[in-house]
Amino acid sequence: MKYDKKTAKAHSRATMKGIWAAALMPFKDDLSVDEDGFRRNVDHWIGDLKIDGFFITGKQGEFFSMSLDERKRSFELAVDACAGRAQTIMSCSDQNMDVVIELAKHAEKVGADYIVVHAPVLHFFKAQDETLLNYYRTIADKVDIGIALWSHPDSGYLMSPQLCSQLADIENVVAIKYSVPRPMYKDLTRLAGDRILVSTASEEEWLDNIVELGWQLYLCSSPPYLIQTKNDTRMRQYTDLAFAGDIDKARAVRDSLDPVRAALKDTRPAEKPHSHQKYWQDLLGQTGGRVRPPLLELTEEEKRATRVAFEACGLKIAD
Ligand SMILES: N[C@@H](CC=O)C(=O)O
Repeated sequence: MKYDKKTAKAHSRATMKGIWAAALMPFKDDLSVDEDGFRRNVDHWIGDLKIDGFFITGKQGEFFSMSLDERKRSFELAVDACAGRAQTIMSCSDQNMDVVIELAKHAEKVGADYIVVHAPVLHFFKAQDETLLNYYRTIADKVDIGIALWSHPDSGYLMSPQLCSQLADIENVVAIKYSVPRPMYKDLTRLAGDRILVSTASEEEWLDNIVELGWQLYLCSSPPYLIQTKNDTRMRQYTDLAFAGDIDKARAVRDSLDPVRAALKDTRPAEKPHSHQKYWQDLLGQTGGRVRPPLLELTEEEKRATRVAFEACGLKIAD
């Protein structure tokens, strides 16, 4: 690690910037991890798309269908593939806190930049805040690496801005992906923006969050590599324009991506986000690959509809 526990917050503020994407994990036909495909994707994502950092083996990366050994191996693979050209944030989320801690220690050992720990599913509705404070404090106590929180509806509840502000006091809690309605993340930015980097999932809101909330970091999911190509880096462009203060131009570039967003959204079966995104990757020339059961693959008809929308969406593929 390039920092210690005491300097984790300062280090993250100085270096955790720009566009971070959540890597999908490609699986081969026999459902083993496609390490070569993953490396090719990472090379393209960094070299051509200039993505600044990656979530590894999180929800997008299908952590829930990977063994502990595979998850550990994926951290090593990601550090090696990024080779210092982009930063890594390893997903250590699990319902079992011992597993979270074991993964966190492994991430630290193999040279990850940060870890993310999702808010867990709680099987009761009493003293939730106290439980979550205890949960994150216990994990943070065991490692020095900077921790990002992720609160999102899958947990069955959303952490309140007041709770997140308390969690922001933990020495090595450095960031949060706060997948909540805008008023909530605006509140948290006001309450704790000096102690924690606040971000949210929505790509549509990213530009406004730079301009209106002064955000420096976008903890995204897959859009950075699904709505951009080597010859069409409009997301990177509008981000850089906004950081440079050229807001009108940034808005025009952002809005020009609306047909691409619509093509992706309108063809995605609600129950098949992973296989749909992986098929879109295949269309882009990246390595998408299979999903692991119980996730569902696209039908031939769903693929056809996606292909038609992809070809008409205006994303520039060739030189
Ligand atoms: N979208 C990410 C968010 C982080 O934890 C993921 O795929 O897990």
